[in-house]
Amino acid sequence: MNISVIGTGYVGLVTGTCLAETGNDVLCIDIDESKVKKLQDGVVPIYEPQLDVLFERNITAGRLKFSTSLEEGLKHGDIIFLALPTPEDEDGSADLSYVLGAATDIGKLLTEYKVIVDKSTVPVGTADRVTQAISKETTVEFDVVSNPEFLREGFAVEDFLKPERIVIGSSSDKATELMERLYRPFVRSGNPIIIMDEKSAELTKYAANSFLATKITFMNEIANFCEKVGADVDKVRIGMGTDSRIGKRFLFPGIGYGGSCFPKDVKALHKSGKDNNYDFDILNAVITVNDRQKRILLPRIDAFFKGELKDKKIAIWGLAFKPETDDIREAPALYIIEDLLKSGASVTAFDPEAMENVERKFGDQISFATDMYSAIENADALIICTEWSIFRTPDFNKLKSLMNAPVIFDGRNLYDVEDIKNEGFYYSSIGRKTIG
Ligand SMILES: NC(=O)c1ccc[n+]([C@@H]2O[C@H](COP(=O)([O-])OP(=O)(O)OC[C@H]3O[C@@H](n4cnc5c(N)ncnc54)[C@H](O)[C@@H]3O)[C@@H](O)[C@H]2O)c1
Ligand SMILES: O=c1ccn([C@@H]2O[C@H](COP(=O)(O)OP(=O)(O)O[C@H]3O[C@H](CO)[C@@H](O)[C@H](O)[C@H]3O)[C@@H](O)[C@H]2O)c(=O)[nH]1
Repeated sequence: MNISVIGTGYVGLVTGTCLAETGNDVLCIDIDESKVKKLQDGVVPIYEPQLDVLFERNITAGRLKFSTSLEEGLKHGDIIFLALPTPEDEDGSADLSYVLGAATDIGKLLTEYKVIVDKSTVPVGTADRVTQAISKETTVEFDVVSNPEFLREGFAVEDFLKPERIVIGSSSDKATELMERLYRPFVRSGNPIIIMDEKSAELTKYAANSFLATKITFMNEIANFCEKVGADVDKVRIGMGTDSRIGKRFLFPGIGYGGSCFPKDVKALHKSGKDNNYDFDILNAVITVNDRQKRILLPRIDAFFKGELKDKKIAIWGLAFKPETDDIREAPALYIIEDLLKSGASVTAFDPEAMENVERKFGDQISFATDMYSAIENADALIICTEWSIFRTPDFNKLKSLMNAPVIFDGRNLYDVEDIKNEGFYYSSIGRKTIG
């Protein structure tokens, strides 16, 4: 099939590449000329495991191409995916200007039947608004389908190629049949393609993300309470998670959820509720607790240094909002760095993939190390913000000899509390007893 993808970011590039992998002829469109130039030169502009291999294979096979021209995109694709940003607006709602703007432009360029697929995360009712925006500009026949994306960054290719489910929201048999044909290779394992109406599909995406964010937030509250009463959240987590109704996944406490999706999507669903005279009290609590959790380490660090953080040298391991990505959108590390700088501390950071993006934000206000050990040289404390695998089994003797003092604040609970006690560190983590 001929496919066009409008918007070539994390979702669009993965969607385009994976659809090319199953033999489709894919044209990806982006408004960002420098990004398109890079892609045309064979450079993947983001870090996402496995993506480079598939990207190269499909470019070489001539199935994956890039352009800045929406007109070309509309001519090429039988199915046109919209993988455009839906960032948080000032009032917490999803900013639909990219999606509706593209819909208007598509309406102006439409010359024959196309299926327009909304892959961006959008509030209930957006498929109707996209339909209206296109219809205003043309009388040519078209269908709008809601097809929310559930991939996780860091596992995006794996998730796209082997999805647990595919949700298609459509009231058109013709469009549904085309979409099922396109996705059939991805569900050979028996996972379902779930067909529903557009509104239910749109809400499924927000409900899934908000539920997962709530699950994490609940565990963060349990962790905070564990510290008050002397319980150990790791034990509670395992005790709870073995109940299959609860499940083991997404129970890991930490310094709050971040990323390009959960923070904005929880707020957007909350705002959608308000707009429809429904108060999502539970989401209100999730937002408040998560904001607090992102900043939970600083008062502890401040107390440890007796309010004298000025000129203390603080090392940070991990900047990305989670491992296996270079994405720093809403990364908890950013909030911690801001607070440390306000307190007058000096910060040296290391992350395997995200340092360039953080440098763009903080410039020379912080230093960047070339590896995890040079980051901690002469540090008065180490803060762990992202659970990259390389941080899991460090050489503790090297840490002790390089640091000014053996002090770790661990926002991701990477180490066993008893092990680290034997190593002689001061160690503060989330929901477990503090050592030292
Ligand atoms: N990142 C994820 O893990 C993920 C997962 C599932 C769903 N989503 C949703 O998918 C959507 C896209 O997210 P993303 O992370 O890929 O965003 P992104 O910011 O990485 O990429 C968006 C791309 O769209 C381009 N763009 C903007 N306006 C354009 C226009 N008019 N024409 C062509 N291109 C244009 C930008 O230049 C950018 O390259 C959002 O709604 C997001 O909530 C994201
Ligand atoms: O037990 C856990 C699991 C996750 N997190 C945090 O939650 C955030 C989000 O993690 P994750 O869901 O793995 O990453 P995303 O790539 O943001 O993926 C989410 O957001 C995407 C965009 O909508 C969806 O497509 C995915 O299904 C959904 O998992 C990160 O800050 C994690 O550190 C925790 O704190 N504890």
